[in-house]
Amino acid sequence: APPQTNNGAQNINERTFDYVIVGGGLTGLVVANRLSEDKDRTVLVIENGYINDDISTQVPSFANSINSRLMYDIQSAPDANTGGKIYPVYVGNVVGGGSVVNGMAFDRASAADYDAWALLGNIGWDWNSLLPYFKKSTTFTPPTASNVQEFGTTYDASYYGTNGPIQASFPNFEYQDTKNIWAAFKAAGVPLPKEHAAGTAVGAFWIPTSLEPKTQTRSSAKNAYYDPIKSRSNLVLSTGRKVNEILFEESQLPFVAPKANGVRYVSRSDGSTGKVYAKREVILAAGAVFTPQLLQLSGIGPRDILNAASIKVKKDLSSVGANMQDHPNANLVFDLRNMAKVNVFSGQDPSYNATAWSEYETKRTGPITQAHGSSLAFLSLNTLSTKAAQIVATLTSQNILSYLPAIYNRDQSLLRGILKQREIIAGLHASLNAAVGEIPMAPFGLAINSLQRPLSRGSINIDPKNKNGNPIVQFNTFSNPVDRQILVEMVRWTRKHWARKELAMYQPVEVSPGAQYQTDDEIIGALIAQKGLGASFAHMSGTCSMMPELLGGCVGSDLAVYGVKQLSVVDASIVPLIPATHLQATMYAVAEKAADLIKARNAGAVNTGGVVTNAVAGVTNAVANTANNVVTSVFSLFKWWR
Ligand SMILES: Cc1cc2nc3c(=O)[nH]c(=O)nc-3n(C[C@H](O)[C@H](O)[C@H](O)COP(=O)(O)OP(=O)(O)OC[C@H]3O[C@@H](n4cnc5c(N)ncnc54)[C@H](O)[C@@H]3O)c2cc1C
Repeated sequence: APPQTNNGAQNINERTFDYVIVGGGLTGLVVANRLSEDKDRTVLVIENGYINDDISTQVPSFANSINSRLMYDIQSAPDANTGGKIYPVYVGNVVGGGSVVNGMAFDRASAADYDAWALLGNIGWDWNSLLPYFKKSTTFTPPTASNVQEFGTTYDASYYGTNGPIQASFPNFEYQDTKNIWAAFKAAGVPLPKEHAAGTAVGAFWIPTSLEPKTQTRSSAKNAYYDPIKSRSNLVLSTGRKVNEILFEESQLPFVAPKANGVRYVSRSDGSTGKVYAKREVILAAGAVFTPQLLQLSGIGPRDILNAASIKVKKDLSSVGANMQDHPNANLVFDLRNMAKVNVFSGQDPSYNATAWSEYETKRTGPITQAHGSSLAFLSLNTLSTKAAQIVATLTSQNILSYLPAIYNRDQSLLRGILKQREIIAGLHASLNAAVGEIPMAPFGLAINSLQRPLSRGSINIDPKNKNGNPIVQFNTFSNPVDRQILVEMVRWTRKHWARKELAMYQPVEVSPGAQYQTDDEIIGALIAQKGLGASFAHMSGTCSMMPELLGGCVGSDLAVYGVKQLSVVDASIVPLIPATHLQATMYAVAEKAADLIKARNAGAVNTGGVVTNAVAGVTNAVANTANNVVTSVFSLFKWWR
């Protein structure tokens, strides 16, 4: 009989479902919702965290701080290129995952960023194919007329959905100083797209927040994708349980791939373990940090890493844990005078703080409705630097291998993949249609410069000394000198921005790193010394990349893991080339598309053979791929052999 309740503590041991989803974070809950729309399919989600609906996850202004209570306690390994520093690794540990603890910025990258995924051989993963899923996941509410009139907010609702689960709307408040920041960006001559979500996210633009417009509270995968359907009798969410191994049915015959048929988990409350089985697919949605760990724990990963941890190799796959990307950043600080009466620091005054809370509680207006604000700038390299052509020339001619982790020297597929990525990155860096750096248009003195398309690659691997503990997260930030150079160019652009006459009324003084630091080395050195560099924007991705296996991919465009059967990945691990945007809106679209792919291939009776279905999918893909180049489609067909 189908499960009757969604009580997180219920007994799931030894039960069988059609689908077992590992991780009830952002993508896991989207996929669970869509797969359980079919009453004939049973779905289990196993999530390490618990349900949390407290105020800390609801109120937008709280999204400005790290909600460490609901996050994993995990740090990176030290990074040589950033002064041997250890960085926090931000991952939500709660039902809804990152969508419950994130900063609520809800934006997309430019069309070119997503088209780059298709150029890497991923059929059906270009801007035009993703746009319907961006729409399907959202309901858009325009800013109020008074907001438009006073701040000049622009938008085009036709690029959003009208009845999708996630609410994309605007806070009922903007800081007055925002107008001056906008004036400075406009005067600098940057592009001003009316709607960034049209695939035109280059320049200065307005973005919505993942925000319920009526209540002015967070819209998350938990309250938008799970709560409304949690009573479905074919869906079970099991919380407080950590999956530590994927189970496989191994064939006695040679050359027949192992078939994933369940998972083993351990309960956080009493340490008890259990097993649960999947008839159709095990779907990994544990996020870009824990999905590669789980794959490696289960025997899918780089042979050397598995051997060192005494794990039997089921599939030697170097891409598991490689190609890790994030948005590293420099955080400059300017001391400003004459800010408007109500500003970001006003809450430090207890009396104003009380007024603001009372306004929020009674009218749902005022600064408490605001998370990170609604104005972002994503600038092209040509806008940010006069050295753009020289930087692109350097990156195309450099010996990229000398800046990559050792595994790229040993694995020809990874090497081919990064060379293909470099070719694409060079094109995007040279283009006016893709951004290379983000500068959030903050109406106060924190000036963040975030690199959007690094060439450096990090890694995530199990710790051979404690394989079930936290994985080793190595960001390798700025291992490639081109990344470092672009970041320094951004710092210089930011200095010019704060020196503009439109901002002169604030009499800005650069406090960090300090105007006395001028050369590249001085700027980076001072930022390191002053703890002004960050390795992560909590946008970890790429650790089980979607690419042809011969380009160092981990899953194909059907999101199925190479070399095994009935195992797919739907989370941020699959992002092959990090887009120039905050990640959540993209991950909602990816998960919506993933659910459609999984539904379609499981429309019939349970597939016992596997190979035939895969071959048919391969042919369909190849036909759909006429627009792509031949080499790409040939690569995709190698999935037949998985
Ligand atoms: C602090 C923070 C701020 C952010 N700010 C923004 C922002 O402002 N805008 C934006 O667009 N994006 C933002 N992001 C990024 C965005 O939220 C993530 O990209 C997104 O959540 C990734 O979705 P996911 O499904 O891949 O992983 P997650 O949402 O992280 O979900 C993974 C889930 O798997 C669970 N899990 C992991 N391992 C196991 C296991 N072994 N067994 C069972 N469960 C497991 C985790 O507990 C988690 O719930 C932010 C993220 C964070 C953490």
